[in-house]
Amino acid sequence: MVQHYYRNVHAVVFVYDMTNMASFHSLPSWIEECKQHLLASDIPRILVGNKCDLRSAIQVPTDLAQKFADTHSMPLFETSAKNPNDNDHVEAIFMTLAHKLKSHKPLMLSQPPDDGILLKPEPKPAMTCWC
Ligand SMILES: Nc1nc2c(ncn2[C@@H]2O[C@H](COP(=O)(O)OP(=O)(O)OP(=O)(O)O)[C@@H](O)[C@H]2O)c(=O)[nH]1
Repeated sequence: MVQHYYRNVHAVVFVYDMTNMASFHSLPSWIEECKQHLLASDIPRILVGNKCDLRSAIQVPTDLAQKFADTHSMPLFETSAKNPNDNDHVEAIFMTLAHKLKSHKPLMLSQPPDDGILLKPEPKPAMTCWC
């Protein structure tokens, strides 16, 4: 993928199609591509199986996906972008990611300590223009 997609990346969502085993099998190459672009290995990453509403067409069993997620230290979510009543809601998945990002944010030393060390979150960066 084009180099600039990997600039200023703070989190990665790997999505596969639960009804398409080939999409699941392509995950290692996406993970490798992230490594090649020097994305820090500790940035929040999650694995999402989409189209869980198509029950009779599922090709990727949950236990297989869970093993893969465990191997790569990622939480697994199974969802349907089409049917909001199915399994994990897309909003809930992104809320989880937002929480992970918040707790991942590095802390920096703020004041010289007198009787302790005060840590505060890094100041927010200036707005970035994505155009
Ligand atoms: N049943 C179902 N269909 C979905 C879901 N998500 C996407 N689709 C359908 O899958 C088709 C492709 O969706 P796109 O958003 O174009 O995704 P894509 O990655 O470009 O294409 P695919 O690889 O074909 O899934 C569309 O017809 C969507 O309506 C889902 O969760 N459930």
